[in-house]
Amino acid sequence: MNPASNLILVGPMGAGKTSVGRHLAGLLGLPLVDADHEIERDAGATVAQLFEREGEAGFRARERAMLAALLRRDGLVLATGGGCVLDAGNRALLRQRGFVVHLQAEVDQQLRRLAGDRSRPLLARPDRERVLRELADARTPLYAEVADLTYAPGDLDAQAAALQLAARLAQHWQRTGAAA
Ligand SMILES: Nc1ncnc2c1ncn2[C@@H]1O[C@H](COP(=O)(O)OP(=O)(O)O)[C@@H](O)[C@H]1O
Ligand SMILES: O=C(O)C1=C[C@@H](OP(=O)(O)O)[C@@H](O)[C@H](O)C1
Ligand SMILES: [Mg+2]
Repeated sequence: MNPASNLILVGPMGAGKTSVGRHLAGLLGLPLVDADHEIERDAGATVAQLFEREGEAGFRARERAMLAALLRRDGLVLATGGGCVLDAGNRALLRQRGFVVHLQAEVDQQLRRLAGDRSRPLLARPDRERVLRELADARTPLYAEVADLTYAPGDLDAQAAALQLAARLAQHWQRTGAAA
């Protein structure tokens, strides 16, 4: 079990925060909450529509408010959006309110997994590879700053990755004396 209040997944788009998170939550017997899905439900609009109507700044304000609301709760597996770590207040909150896993992915993997995706507004342009490399340069240090554990699934699918991550978490908590 997760010894911290919440288990929080951070990492770049396409790393598998939502899909690995769902399998992991099943294994841990905890609810999976996806911050983007909650924002969409609350707004009655998709992330892409929010970017179009309110700009990225509008979306980030909603993301900040949603993370603050969700992290008043305990016992969640929380899949965040890849850009939530840009905000220093969010980073502090993630660290305070959960055990944070940085789910890693290579740009090549992201490109493959998100090839048919039209839901991520930051990738709605032809030079996706360049965008992903620039985002990685800017954000990887921020993921590292908040992470309690870093995990790279490599070629494992989302379900196998969740199983391996659950085992790594158990090992980590045993080593650090935090197992519950
Ligand atoms: N380990 C994995 N192996 C293969 N495909 C994956 C893996 N993790 C995620 N995917 C696929 O990549 C896409 C994006 O995954 P998603 O969970 O939405 O990532 P994120 O929430 O980190 O942006 C989905 O189609 C998902 O099925
Ligand atoms: O990296 C980002 O800035 C974003 C990542 C997306 O979530 P995923 O990381 O789940 O794809 C979503 O929050 C939005 O499109 C912005
Ligand atoms: Mg996601």
